[in-house]
Amino acid sequence: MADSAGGQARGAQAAPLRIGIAGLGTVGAGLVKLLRGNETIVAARAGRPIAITAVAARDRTRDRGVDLSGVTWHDDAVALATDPDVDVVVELIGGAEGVARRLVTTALEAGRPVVTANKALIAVHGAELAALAERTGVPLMFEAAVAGGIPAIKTVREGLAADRLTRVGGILNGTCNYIMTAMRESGRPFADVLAEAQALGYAEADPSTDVDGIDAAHKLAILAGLAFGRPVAFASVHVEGIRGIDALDLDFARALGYRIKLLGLARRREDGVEARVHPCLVPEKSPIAQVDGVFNAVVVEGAFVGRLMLEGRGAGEGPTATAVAADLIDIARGSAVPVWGRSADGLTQIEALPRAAFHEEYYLRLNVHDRPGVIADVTAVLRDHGVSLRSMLQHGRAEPAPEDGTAGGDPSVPLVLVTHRTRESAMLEALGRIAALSVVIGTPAMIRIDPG
Ligand SMILES: NC(=O)C1=CN([C@@H]2O[C@H](COP(=O)(O)OP(=O)(O)OC[C@H]3O[C@@H](n4cnc5c(N)ncnc54)[C@H](O)[C@@H]3O)[C@@H](O)[C@H]2O)C=CC1
Ligand SMILES: N[C@@H](CC=O)C(=O)O
Ligand code: NA
Repeated sequence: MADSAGGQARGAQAAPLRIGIAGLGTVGAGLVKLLRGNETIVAARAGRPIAITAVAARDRTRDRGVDLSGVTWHDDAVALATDPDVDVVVELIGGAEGVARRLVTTALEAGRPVVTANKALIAVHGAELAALAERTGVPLMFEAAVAGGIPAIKTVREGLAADRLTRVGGILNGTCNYIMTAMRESGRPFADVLAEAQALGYAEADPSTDVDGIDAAHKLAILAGLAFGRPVAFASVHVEGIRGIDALDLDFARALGYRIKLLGLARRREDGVEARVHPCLVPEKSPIAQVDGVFNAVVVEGAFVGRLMLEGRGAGEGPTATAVAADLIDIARGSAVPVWGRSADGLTQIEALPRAAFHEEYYLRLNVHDRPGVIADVTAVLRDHGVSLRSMLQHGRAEPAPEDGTAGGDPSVPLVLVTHRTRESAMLEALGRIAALSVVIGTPAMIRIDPG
């Protein structure tokens, strides 16, 4: 109550912060609704009203459920960067290149603060944009770019600024988590659940960005850059998505006491930094295994702070608009933090370590002919590469093997193996040989195991 009454009086007196919004899709339209619906609260917290003076979107006629009368329309989004009635440019188009990049660059060059939700842009061009923002002395803010409504950027860059962070990551893509949760809980097909995630506004314009792990990798690269004090070269992040996850793996994971989650993992090691995105088995009792649906989890570990986990909605109109508006409030109040939490002067990128350097426990699922000696053949290869087994599971109905010439009429069965911690280079060599065994049908599935 105090917020609205007292705040209205204080916030309404000062000159408004005038914003221009490029892109009126899920997030853009959500931002208009939030700024209108919470106008008084926002003005009180910002110390002045936040007014939408201009927008740029492709289709003037589309009904977005918001009233834009009196707001200037630009057909060319880049024109927002120099519109004299715009104090802050809000980029909600998306994409690392094209209009979004031109708009942000032009605005920063013109000395205009920018707020963006564009993780692709920050992950790929964040180093040069930080240098540009620092040169022209304006803020470049991107809280919405990582984990939607979770204040992940603020937490890592500001809340934990004093600590030496050793690990950051978590569940960073709402669409994938939504899909895998629905597949696990109701056995619904991948394509149906993906269409639902798109209809709910969770997915990227090209949803392969979500399901192939690229979106989570953009967010991980940003978090790792903030946690370790230098931007991570995006091309060096190891990325795998969820297309290879079979319903069988979800069932076997359950039987073994795990759930499967698409995780982003960045770790500081003595010899460098690991940054990777891939599905992981996590113990079903671990906190991260409970994070389902569109929810994300951001996990951080530091020498002094220990471990913390933030959970919240990682995608969708409301949560993402909240994060964009929080950045606008910071700008209205005059608070600004360097993009990577420190001066961009002389800041060079870190190359993440290659996958051969990873060291994990592994889940392997093979489809094998149901014949005597199969297990001995497979375990002999693992032994040759120094990979030791923790457990093995073989059950389910034997299916007739495909007529591939080598089948010899034997039925096929899934065989699941769980290893002790081992080097990924050894695992990959062993897997290559296992896949070539005549008793193995098709391509084996390999999923890493994380303690969660
Ligand atoms: N949807 C979500 O839950 C979240 C999205 N984001 C990010 O927010 C940004 C926007 O995402 P959404 O709103 O979901 O996308 P969207 O596809 O719903 O909206 C993008 C809008 O930009 C417009 N647009 C495209 N090209 C344009 C151009 N040349 N000029 C003007 N407008 C143009 C499109 O017509 C569309 O309305 C992206 O960077 C996305 O990665 C970040 C966090 C969550
Ligand atoms: N497509 C993204 C949207 C938020 O960043 C996701 O599903 O997480
Ligand atoms: Na966020």
